[in-house]
Amino acid sequence: MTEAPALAARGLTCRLAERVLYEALDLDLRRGRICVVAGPNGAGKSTLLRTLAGLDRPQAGHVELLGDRLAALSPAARARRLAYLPQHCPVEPDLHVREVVLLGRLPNLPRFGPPRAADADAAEAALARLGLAAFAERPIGRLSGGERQRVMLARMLAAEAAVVILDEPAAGLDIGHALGLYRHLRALAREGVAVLVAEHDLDLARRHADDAVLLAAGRARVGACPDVFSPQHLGAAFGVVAHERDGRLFFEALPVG
Ligand SMILES: Nc1ncnc2c1ncn2[C@@H]1O[C@H](COP(=O)(O)OP(=O)(O)OP(=O)(O)O)[C@@H](O)[C@H]1O
Repeated sequence: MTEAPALAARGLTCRLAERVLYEALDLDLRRGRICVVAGPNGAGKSTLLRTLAGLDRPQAGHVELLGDRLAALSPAARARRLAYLPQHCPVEPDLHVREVVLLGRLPNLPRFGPPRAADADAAEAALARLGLAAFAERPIGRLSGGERQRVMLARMLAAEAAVVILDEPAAGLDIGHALGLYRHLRALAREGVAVLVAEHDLDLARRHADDAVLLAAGRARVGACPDVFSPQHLGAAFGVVAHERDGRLFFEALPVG
């Protein structure tokens, strides 16, 4: 029997005043798998991720998280099950890296209670896993963009959530750190986490996704990565000519006229 999805979206619809972003979208995020969302600028990737994370209410349809309606969960209960890393995540620049990572434990703390030994241990484990132990006492405002992004990933790991949703986490990372990021996401998936990522780099997306969502012009394609991110579908979605050679994608502008 197939295991129930960790997160299931049914019939999600988002209409703006002048256009539809997606309509009647069904999506299952499964433990152990990485699902990548791609699509042109403004297609609705962040909007979809925010809705799946429970931050925006869907105009139609619903989301279930570990068997419960997302809309019925309190913010703390939701955050214990699902960790969300937005594209831009403001943090008080004077906070030390260790303090920022410990913030990932907030949903797990007793109300108004201080962190317990288990919370400190989870934060230390996340710091070590991301190779950040040497940065632990540094103010986050003094780190490079790539180092800061690793701290935000560590904060997400510290939450120990069953579902993680990341909005363009590789943006601004060099190729080594981008590949490192996906290595961490794959390790999380192997531990049984369901991972959803919005990604602009289509080669990275194709290399690391098990499942895929392609949003474009009000239409959502959902399915296995090789089917959804085919050169034909990507070319149509982005308005370009796409070729695949030796497993790599090449893009050209459409001929004029
Ligand atoms: N609250 C809102 N009210 C009206 N329009 C909105 C609102 N939020 C987002 N939009 C519009 O919805 C569309 C989708 O935005 P979204 O940020 O989801 O796209 P995206 O695919 O993540 O884009 P990008 O790749 O540029 O980050 C955009 O045209 C945006 O202007």
